[in-house]
Amino acid sequence: MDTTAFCSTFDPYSLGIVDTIAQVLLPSIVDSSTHRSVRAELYKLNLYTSPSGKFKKHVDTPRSPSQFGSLVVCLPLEHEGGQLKVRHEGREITYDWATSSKKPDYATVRWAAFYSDCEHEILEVTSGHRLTLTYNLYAVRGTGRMTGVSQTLDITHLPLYQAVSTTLSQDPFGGEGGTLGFWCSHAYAFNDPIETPLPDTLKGVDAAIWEVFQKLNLNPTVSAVIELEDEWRWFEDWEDNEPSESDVEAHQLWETSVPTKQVAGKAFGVLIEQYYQELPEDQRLNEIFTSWGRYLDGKTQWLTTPVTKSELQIAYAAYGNQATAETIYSHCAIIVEFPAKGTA
Ligand SMILES: O=C(O)CCC(=O)C(=O)O
Ligand SMILES: [Fe+2]
Repeated sequence: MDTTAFCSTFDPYSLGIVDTIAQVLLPSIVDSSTHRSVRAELYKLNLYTSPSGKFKKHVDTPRSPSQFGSLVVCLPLEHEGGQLKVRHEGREITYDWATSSKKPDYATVRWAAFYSDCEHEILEVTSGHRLTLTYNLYAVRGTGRMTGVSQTLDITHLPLYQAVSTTLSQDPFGGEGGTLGFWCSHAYAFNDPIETPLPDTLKGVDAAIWEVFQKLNLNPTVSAVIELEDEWRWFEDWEDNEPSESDVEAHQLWETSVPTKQVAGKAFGVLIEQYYQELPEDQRLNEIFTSWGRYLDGKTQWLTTPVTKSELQIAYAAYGNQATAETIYSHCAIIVEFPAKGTA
């Protein structure tokens, strides 16, 4: 049920729920440049009734790039079943809020908050009614409407800080300089050209890595990165459908003519290109890649592998004897450049 059809005086701010979410899901770091806070916006009222009330597994669609999560509040109403299961990267947590009016803690409100990219589902309600309010959670600047004193986290106390600091003190690039990359482990709606709340909305380990790099004065940047290996894989699938000889040649040329396999964008936003004359594909793509971003150093060291779904990055159409239209996807990554010794 949409918010136009009901009203509620339930206030997650005054109950400290929003404050808790801010501290756990978007912790503030001492001295951080990303002073972020949480705004919760009532989204829907859901009623699940036995015998068949359930919500099959899904991922909530962010309403804007600054939405980082969802809050589910379960109001006290007698029911059984209807467990909420939340999953991320193979881990699963079950929230079982079944209750009965005979229980001493019946009048208790239960809640769960999770990052937007966590898959979740509601199992079948086996008796009674399960009533929930859902809120969209947005990252906002400043202290927001926090009720308590914010607990700040000293990043230098994290084992991650110690590990990264020790590794980097041994100069992984042997004085020659190089690029260090971290593919984000959470998904972000990062490709909006106007609303670009990253790094403020970085989640979990992504936020921790960002803060560690910041603390070590490494000037990290968050970028959309095209992983050209992905494009080759896509092409391999395509080969099953037997592309024409000229398509195969064009792709082979493309593969040998790009200087490296990763291109980092200069700005966020989907790029739409049109070509009216038929340039060879490798030249066309090189032109697009160099105007949209820059090729990353071939020796770039990656700390992770891309796990999140990629976002549409470049769509291009070429007109001519043989019209083509293609799309290229990117992932969100945190990048640090190390200057060569003596040039810093
Ligand atoms: O009612 C719930 O527990 C969750 C509802 C939900 O996942 C949604 O509205 O997207
Ligand atoms: Fe949901």
